[in-house]
Amino acid sequence: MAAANSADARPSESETEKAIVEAAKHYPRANVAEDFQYGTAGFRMKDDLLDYIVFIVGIVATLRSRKVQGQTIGIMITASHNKYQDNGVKVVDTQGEMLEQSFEHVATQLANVHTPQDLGTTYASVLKKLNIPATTKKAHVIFARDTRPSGLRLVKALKAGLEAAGAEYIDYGVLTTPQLHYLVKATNTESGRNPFGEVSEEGYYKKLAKNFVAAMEDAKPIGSVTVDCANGVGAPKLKQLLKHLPPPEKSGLRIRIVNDQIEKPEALNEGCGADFVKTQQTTPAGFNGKAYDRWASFDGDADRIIYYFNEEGPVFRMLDGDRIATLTASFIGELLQKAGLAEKVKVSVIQTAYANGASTRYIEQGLKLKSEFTDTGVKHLHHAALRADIGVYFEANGHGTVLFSPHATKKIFLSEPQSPAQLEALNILRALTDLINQAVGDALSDLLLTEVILAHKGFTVKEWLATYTDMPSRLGKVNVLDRRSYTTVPGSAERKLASPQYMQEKIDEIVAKYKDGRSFVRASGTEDAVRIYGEAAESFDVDNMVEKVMETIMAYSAQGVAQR
Ligand SMILES: CC(=O)N[C@H]1[C@@H](OP(=O)(O)O)O[C@H](CO)[C@@H](O)[C@@H]1O
Ligand SMILES: [Mg+2]
Repeated sequence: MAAANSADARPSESETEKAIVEAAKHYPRANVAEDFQYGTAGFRMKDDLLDYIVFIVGIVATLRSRKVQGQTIGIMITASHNKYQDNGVKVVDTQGEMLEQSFEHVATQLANVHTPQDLGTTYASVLKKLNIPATTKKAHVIFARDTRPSGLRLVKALKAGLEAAGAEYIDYGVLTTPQLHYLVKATNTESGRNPFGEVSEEGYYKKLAKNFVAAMEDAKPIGSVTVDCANGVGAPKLKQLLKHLPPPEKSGLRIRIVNDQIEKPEALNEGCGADFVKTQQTTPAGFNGKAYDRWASFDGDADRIIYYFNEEGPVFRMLDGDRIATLTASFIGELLQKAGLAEKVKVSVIQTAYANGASTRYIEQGLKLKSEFTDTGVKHLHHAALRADIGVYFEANGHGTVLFSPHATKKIFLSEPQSPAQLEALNILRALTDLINQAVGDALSDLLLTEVILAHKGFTVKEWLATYTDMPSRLGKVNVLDRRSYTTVPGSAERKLASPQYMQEKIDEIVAKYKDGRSFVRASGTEDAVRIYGEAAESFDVDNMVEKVMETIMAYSAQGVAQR
């Protein structure tokens, strides 16, 4: 249930500053030397360090809302696939997208002041720099949290920040991250020409269910799908969604749920969930599938999904974000063809350097579609997808969605069908534009989307896997203290190092020795680590190659650390 506060008219700037200084006294910054940085996942760390951070994020969101004339800004408290002792907080911008970059800097700046007095002066200087007129409308903020036990405590700190900064807010309780994104966009478009959907959790389910039914017309799902919910928020929310879908006897789709123990906080992401399955390349706790049974895993805040199955053996087979992207792009491409729109509306697939090389070749040579690369992190993919007619983007780890441009949407909704076949293709495309959560990658929406496509194509997991053969690949990491000394060449989509000096040459020398070898190194944006990715024609080669690159990094970074 949503609970709103009822703040009166906004006080003066100096009163607000005073209120912030007073409130900050109850939320002292954790006494740690390191700088906090608003990164790709907002702020994320051990939950006991977060009270101050969440408090200031309340202030940042308030400032952002004032900057955009009182439109609603979202705040999500979650640490996604990380351990249950961690937590995090990120800000959702007006159309459900990631926070505007200048405000990321503001968040970082405010997170690193050490006393309430400093916070007061920094707040005042930021206010001036942001050029927010004193007469701006009241700030509006909505927020939610995942199932982590620390979430409730952090909400108190958040409310203190929001109240001190003078925002009006609504607490939506426990939600998936994409549900909060949905609500932000729905709130801000409610009175416009294109409302995104009803402004409620219920409205979210209704929208998905209605469009799932429409997209499933004339299709029959094959078998059932079992969903590992990582013992997180995805479990209760998927159960809610199921109540809105037609029963299995009617739609033919049976969804089984495992790992739904949210009452056991320590079970969250433990031996299960999308991140575990993807990084360990194995089935999750609770797996009881027979050969070729279709399984999917969500992560801890249900914004990622991956599929997988076992062949006889058993041999584990992964159907990750690259697979969902290629499946989706090929389906949309076929529908456009059938609808007579293929010449007018182009599909692009946006990937990161971590996408398997075989998927890229399949997109370009098999599907004859455009592929594009961006830096890691969904905000980069999202921005690139916005430039396409229809932009399909997925990270290999299962986070992604599809964006339909206004041009594509117009063509899909306004085209006059010339035949029953064209009408059918148009109707499916129309349903897809609303079944897909275009605000952000969403495990619930992506689950239904994938099931619709598999049903239409008549694909079992076996046929889906057979569309192309993955290159053997490996992802490793080296924990380092000097990750900032690893920078990449701008425009290389992080596939080439600019520094440390000579490191790229060394990597190139190693890679040249392996057939179809490819390897790149980049600093993680979320951990004190350097990630090493590699692929090669043979799996024994790829292991050997990545080991060698990792040794090079370890030799350099040990030196780097020792020199400090
Ligand atoms: C190789 C990999 O999976 N990297 C992840 C990880 O980023 P790093 O910057 O690599 O730590 O976390 C990001 C946020 O969740 C996600 O967007 C990204 O895909
Ligand atoms: Mg997540």
